[in-house]
Amino acid sequence: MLRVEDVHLHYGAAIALRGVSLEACAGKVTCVLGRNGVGKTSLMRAITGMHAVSSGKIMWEGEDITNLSAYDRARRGIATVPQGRDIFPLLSVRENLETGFGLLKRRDRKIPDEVFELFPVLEKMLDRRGGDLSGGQQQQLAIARALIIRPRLLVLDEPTEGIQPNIIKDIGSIISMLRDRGDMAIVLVEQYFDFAFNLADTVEVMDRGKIILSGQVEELDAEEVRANIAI
Ligand SMILES: Nc1ncnc2c1ncn2[C@@H]1O[C@H](COP(=O)(O)OP(=O)(O)OP(=O)(O)O)[C@@H](O)[C@H]1O
Repeated sequence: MLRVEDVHLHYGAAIALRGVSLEACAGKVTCVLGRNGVGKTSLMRAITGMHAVSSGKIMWEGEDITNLSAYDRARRGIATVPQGRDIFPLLSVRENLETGFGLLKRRDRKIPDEVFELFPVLEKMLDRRGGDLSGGQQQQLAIARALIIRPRLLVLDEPTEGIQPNIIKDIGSIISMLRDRGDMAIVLVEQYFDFAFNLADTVEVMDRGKIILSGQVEELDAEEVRANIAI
C-alpha cells in the first residue's frame, strides 16, 4: 500500500503541493484529476522520487521511502509512465524495453511474455526505432517499459494525452486488466474525465496544489467532479 501523508513540494520559492495526502492499494485504481498546472505531475514526481518533497512523508509497503532516490524506489517495485512518454527515439522498441533491465537481477533480464500478450503490436515492431512509432504505439511502449520491472505500484501521468480514441480504449482495457490481477496498485493522473471516472476506484480532485474533493467513485457526485476539472 502507498500512503502519501501531508506532502509539500516546492520549485525554488514556488509551491506546487500544499499538504497532499492520499492512499493507493493493490487491485485498485486511484485517479488524480485536475486542470492544467494544479500539481498532478508534481505529485507523481513526489511519489516516484523524481523531485524531493519539502515536508511530509511517503510510505510504501510499510517503509518510509520519502528520502529514497527514484532508482531505489523503482527497485522496490514503483514504476512510472511519464507524461509525454519519454521514449528514446533513436533506440529500437526492444532497446527501449531493455532500459528497465538495469533494475533487475541478471536471471530476470528478459521481456515478460505478458508484455506481448498485452501489446501484440510491439512484438511486431521490436526492431523499429521508438521515434518511428505513432503516438499511441509510443504510449503502449511506455506502459510496456514500466511493466518490465514487474511493478507493484504503477504511476501513469496522463496516458490519454494526444492519443486517438481507439488506442485510448485499449489503454483503458489494459489498465483495468492490470488492476483486476489484484497485485498492483495503480495511480492514474488524468484530465480526461470520462476515461478516469470509468476506471477509478477512488478519485482525488486537485486544485492549486491541494486535494479539494476525494472519495470512492460510487460515493462522488460525477457532475461536481466534472465541474472541478472543466477548463
Ligand atoms: N520544474 C518546475 N519549475 C518551476 N515550476 C514548476 C516546475 N514544474 C512545474 N512547475 C509549476 O508547478 C505547478 C504545478 O505543476 P504540475 O506540472 O505539477 O501541474 P499539472 O497539474 O501536472 O499540470 P499539467 O496538467 O499541465 O501537466 C505549476 O504552477 C507549474 O507551473
